[in-house]
Amino acid sequence: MPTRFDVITLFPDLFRILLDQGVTGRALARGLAELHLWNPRDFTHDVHRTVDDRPYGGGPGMVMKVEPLREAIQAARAAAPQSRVAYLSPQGRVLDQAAMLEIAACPGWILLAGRYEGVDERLIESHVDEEWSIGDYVLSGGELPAMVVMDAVIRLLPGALGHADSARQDSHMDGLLDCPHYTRPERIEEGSVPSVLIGGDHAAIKRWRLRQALGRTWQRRPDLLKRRGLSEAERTLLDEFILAHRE
Ligand SMILES: NC(=O)c1ccc(NCc2ccccc2N2CCOCC2)nc1
Repeated sequence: MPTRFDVITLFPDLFRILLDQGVTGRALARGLAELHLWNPRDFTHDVHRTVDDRPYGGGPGMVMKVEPLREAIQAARAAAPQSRVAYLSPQGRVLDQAAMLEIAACPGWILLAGRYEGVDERLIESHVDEEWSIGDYVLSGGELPAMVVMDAVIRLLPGALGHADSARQDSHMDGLLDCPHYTRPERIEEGSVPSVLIGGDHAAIKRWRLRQALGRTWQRRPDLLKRRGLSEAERTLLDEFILAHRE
């Protein structure tokens, strides 16, 4: 059952990025996921195809009107009855990898990408199920956040990535930062590859990678480590890392 994304956007062409190449392009081409685009301008009924208007109470910029968005959402819901509606905005719940896993578990999402100063609050109150943010910063529109969510989610779909394991080993999977990566040549002016990775001791390599992931998380994102907690074995590996990096 593919995961279906219906995006409501004034700039559907921006989404070619997802369709044209990479993991998302292949997943969409293979039907692991579906992308449907709805332009609120196609749901206007005036000669000027008006989708925005001045804000009540004055102030700069424009606000997206309810009616075109309501009709676009209703059309998307008719085409995707199992989907929930999510609005990308700086006021939303900030998403992390755990949130992406939750989102990936649902059959489909109708993503509302706002422009201008945002959307008339009555649309949000009446037609939006969830409000999401990709981080505490302001962008010109909700399209990039929508693409960020779709990219993160599509990678989690079974079969989307070549080697099933690579999704699980993604950084921020099981709550740790990623270990370092190396490729050929083994020796270059920038340095040499850690010898454990050259040998064939796969148990030692697995331990080294986990030790690095734990150590880097401890060094760079202690907040993630605190939230995650450690097993006895992981505690030992982290102590080894700290001992080796003490000076
Ligand atoms: N962090 C995020 O997920 C994120 C999402 C969207 C977004 N912008 C579109 C937008 C959407 C809703 C409300 C306001 C706005 N903005 C419109 C332009 O003006 C600023 C406010 N920015 C950041």
